[in-house]
Amino acid sequence: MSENKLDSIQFPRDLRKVTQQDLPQIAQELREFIIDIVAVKEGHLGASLGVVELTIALHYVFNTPEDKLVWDVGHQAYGHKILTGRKDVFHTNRTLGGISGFPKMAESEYDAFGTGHSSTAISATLGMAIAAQLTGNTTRQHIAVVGDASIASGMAFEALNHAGVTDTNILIILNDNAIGIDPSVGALKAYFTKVKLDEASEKDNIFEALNFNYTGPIDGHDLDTLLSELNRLKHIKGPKVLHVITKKGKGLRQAEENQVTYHAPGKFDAKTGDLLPKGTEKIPPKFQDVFGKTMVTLAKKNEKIIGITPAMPTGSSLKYMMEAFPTRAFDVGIAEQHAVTLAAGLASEGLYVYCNIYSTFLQRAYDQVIHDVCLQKLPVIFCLDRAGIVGEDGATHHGIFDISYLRCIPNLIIVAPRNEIALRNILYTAQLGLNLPIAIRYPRGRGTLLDWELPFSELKIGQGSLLKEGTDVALLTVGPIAENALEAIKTSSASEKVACYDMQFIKPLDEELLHHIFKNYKTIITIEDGAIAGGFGSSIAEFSVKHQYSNTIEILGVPDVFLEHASVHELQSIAGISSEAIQKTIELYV
Ligand SMILES: Cc1ncc(C[n+]2csc(CCOP(=O)(O)OP(=O)(O)O)c2C)c(N)n1
Ligand SMILES: CC(=O)[C@@H](O)[C@H](O)COP(=O)(O)O
Ligand SMILES: [Mg+2]
Repeated sequence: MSENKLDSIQFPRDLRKVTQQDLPQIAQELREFIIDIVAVKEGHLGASLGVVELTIALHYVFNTPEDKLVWDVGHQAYGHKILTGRKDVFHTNRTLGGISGFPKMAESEYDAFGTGHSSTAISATLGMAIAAQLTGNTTRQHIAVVGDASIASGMAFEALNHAGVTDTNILIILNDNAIGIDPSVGALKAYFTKVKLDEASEKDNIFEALNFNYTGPIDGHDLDTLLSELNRLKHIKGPKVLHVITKKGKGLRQAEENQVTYHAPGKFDAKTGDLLPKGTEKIPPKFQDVFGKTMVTLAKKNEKIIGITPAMPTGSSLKYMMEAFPTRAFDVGIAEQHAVTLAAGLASEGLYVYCNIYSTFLQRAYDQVIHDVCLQKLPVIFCLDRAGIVGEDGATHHGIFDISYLRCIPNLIIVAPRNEIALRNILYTAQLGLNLPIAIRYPRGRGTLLDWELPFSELKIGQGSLLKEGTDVALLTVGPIAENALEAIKTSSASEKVACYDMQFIKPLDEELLHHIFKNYKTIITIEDGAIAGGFGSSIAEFSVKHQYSNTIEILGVPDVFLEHASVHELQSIAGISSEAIQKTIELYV
């Protein structure tokens, strides 16, 4: 057996000492290394497997970290991390205290720019290239690696539009594997397909039309071709695009054949590639499936229902509606801003539009929420999946800011259903006609109920409820974090003194219930799966001030820090909202 060559590589400088003939073996070993660890530790698999050769070629040809290399989204950067000093800690990927699953400037000088959300790489790289010009650095190279789905986003287009009129030293590598998490969509995808089939004439070339020096498409798994093209482009000045064709999941049969599942497959058998078998026991559903299945049920009865997802049909489970009602459910690609204003346009025509966006990605469309939806009182139904702490994806992906950034917008109803039944019922209620926009936030992961597909019942907007009676202390919760609160009460030393209320609506607040609570309990502890600043607890404090109550108020939630990556439970403990942490807070007051 030939010696393992990856063992001797810690940094790109070691890689650059290897002969070109040895690079395919290193590619093979790098793939195996990624597979062995991701099989056990989980994470994003397919994208990193697809760019193994590209990663090696980039670090072989360019003088990183002096030359700047930016990975868009960053979910494909595992090979990059392993070749840039993090091989020995790669097994800590996405775990508490370990390395991040995304490039992160604080983690390595090789991570030229932090990513996680898509379509930022061209802008960031262009910024670096302009800075190089301004400081007289004429030799530095600036490279952005962008996927075919991410380059279709508005922000990437804005950056292309700008870069094309500069003479900056920027190279955009379009990593075209024809898929995002789900298959890529839209006219640009059709154009890329034409280019690959050699059906687009040179004069049609979209990048050349924008003033880029375009090369491609080339085989992104052929190291010799990659090296020769990168070496050639290194000496060409001005903005350039290299279009490489790769296969997502390359090198692991199952990942190539089932690219959607193997985007982030969970645990699998590293030898066979098979997913680990699931237990046969009936378990509660994922919240996303409660949404997806309920949408189908509702859409069958109400023809005015429309569904929208920006590039997350599988993650949001809108795919069920897309399969059942293909003309009424849209994947618009990575285009959160467009998704929101498209929803506004549809709603202005009297349709019931469910716009499903992960909480963290709605940040992209803040102005559209305010200006296009809420200001005009258009009754768009925002379904904010992955609201709250999401776990291993970490700081870029936690959905912890939505309560704060939405609560200040007039006309918007904000609700956090406590469980699967409440989620179903609010989805049902929304299409009865609210005449106002509504944001429904629910977390990543599973609920708690086995039987949740019960007949619908209408929810009263702005109504909370008592979950457990008490005498001295009232816990006020929104969303499924109520489970932690109830568990904490059970284990507390004086559980009879502690009440728990599911406030459910963050806006409008159930003021009648709040007056009752403030008059009957000395201490009020608010608990939310979100940032404290400006959140649900803040709204209770505002209520208290407004009505001149003097009760003690303790606000539990995510403090004013960016929470890193770890399991949800570990992060809840850090934030003080795990059941154990809540119990400790209760003990201070009983
Ligand atoms: C703003 C934003 N929206 C959605 C996502 C979720 N997301 C992560 S990867 C991905 C698909 C990216 O596809 P592509 O750019 O083609 O890269 P590939 O996975 O094929 O390497 C999506 C939609 C995100 N990270 N950022
Ligand atoms: C990289 C990225 O943004 C997505 O792949 C994200 O990690 C998906 O999150 P879920 O696993 O919660 O769908
Ligand atoms: Mg892609």
